[in-house]
Amino acid sequence: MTNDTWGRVRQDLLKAVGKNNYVTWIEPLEFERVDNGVARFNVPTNFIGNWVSRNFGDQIQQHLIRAGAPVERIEFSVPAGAPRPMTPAASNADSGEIRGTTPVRHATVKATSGDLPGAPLDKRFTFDSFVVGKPNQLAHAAARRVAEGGPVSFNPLFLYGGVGLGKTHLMHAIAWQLQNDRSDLRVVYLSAEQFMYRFVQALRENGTMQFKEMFRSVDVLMVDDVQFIAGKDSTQEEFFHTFNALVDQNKQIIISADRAPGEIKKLEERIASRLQSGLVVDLHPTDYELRLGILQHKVEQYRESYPGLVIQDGVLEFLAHRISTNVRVLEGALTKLFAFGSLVGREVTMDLTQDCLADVLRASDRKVTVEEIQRRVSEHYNMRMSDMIGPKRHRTIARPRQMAMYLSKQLTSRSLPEIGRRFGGRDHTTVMHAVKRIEELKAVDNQIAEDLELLRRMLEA
Ligand SMILES: Nc1ncnc2c1ncn2[C@@H]1O[C@H](COP(=O)(O)OP(=O)(O)OP(=O)(O)O)[C@@H](O)[C@H]1O
Repeated sequence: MTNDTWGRVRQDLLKAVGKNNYVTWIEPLEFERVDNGVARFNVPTNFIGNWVSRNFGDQIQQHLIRAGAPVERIEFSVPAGAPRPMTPAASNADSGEIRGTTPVRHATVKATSGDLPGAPLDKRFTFDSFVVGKPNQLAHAAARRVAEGGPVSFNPLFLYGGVGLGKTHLMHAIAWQLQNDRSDLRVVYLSAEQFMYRFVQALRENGTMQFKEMFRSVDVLMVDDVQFIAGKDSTQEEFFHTFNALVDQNKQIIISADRAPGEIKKLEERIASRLQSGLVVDLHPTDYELRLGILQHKVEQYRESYPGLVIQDGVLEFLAHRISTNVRVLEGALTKLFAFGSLVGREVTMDLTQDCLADVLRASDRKVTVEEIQRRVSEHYNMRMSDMIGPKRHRTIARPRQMAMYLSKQLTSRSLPEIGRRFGGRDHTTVMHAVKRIEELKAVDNQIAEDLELLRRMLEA
């Protein structure tokens, strides 16, 4: 095979994979040679090699064969001595010097910790003040592992969950602990919005090279609320390159978002895939026990500021029951209650709570979760909760499962893919089919219509 053949194959691949993929993945490949049926390519980084191999390997091979090069296998390797992506050289990392590659290969910039682009950390957001319960235990365990600063075992750590469930708190906690225990590490935390702001500023001031070097020199990068960059093309592009450069250097990345990578609209496919390549953990909506735990923890903290304030038994339980899953709202309610109680100099009774928090209580009238629906429906039809998410297809199980899917669509704001995932990782088309089927049955089968109505009333009670 000659370079000409590869030139023709590249043209075919451009048509087959589209311009975006082509520019990112195919263009950087440098054809080396074919020996013993193995086509060898040089790639600038291992990450690109692995990615291309996994996602485009078969296509490239087929096109090569079609172009008359009977290759049996393709191999990608980073040539020895190739310029590495900008890496803080171990020997001069301490001095703050960074070696770059290509146009500015020999440039050095100062990037002492004072220059690092991070946002300040909130003192209150530590592991000590984070209350662990079932809904967040996985996220907490993963965050703890990353905070140990040991060898990178999953990259990135992607934390996602609804508003006010503790994503920022966990990221700050990781940063605090790393700063404490591993002061040699350059840890940067910032929101995706700040990342964009920094980038735009660099563009405006002709400082993109410095921007790149600064971000590529960190040891641990945390980007909060990454959904913000969706639809912002050049920021996404830059984020993607920063991300790849850091992963290639085996530097830890931690990302948070309000939803799973695949569900962030207008986020480029290649970025979404990259974000899913490490460990993706979901902070579930808080449950009653966790809310109560958080309230008790907060009360302990407030004791210092409000000595002598008495809270009647049952008040915390009442709040944990009645206030929505968002911890920020829960904390706000408690703060208001303490402030009010100490102002009027009275014990915090149930009456005072209801008066003082009437608006909050009204606003957070309980929202139904998919799990509650599954539990209620299982109880109603006398089946095991595990069968809701299990593979059994017998009508006595499949029908209630479809009803639970239907109710989840009606009573929660979860999307079809999210519902599918909560039913044992089923596809969204399965949920769509269930919803349609139950709608049809409801119109002709009185028993089903009545059951659904009863379940709905119980769930919304
Ligand atoms: N498990 C927890 N234990 C103690 N406090 C918590 C817990 N979860 C959340 N909080 C508190 O709730 C508030 C909101 O949390 P945080 O800002 O981390 O939420 P978030 O998930 O980042 O939300 P957003 O999407 O709005 O940014 C913070 O004050 C945080 O300390």
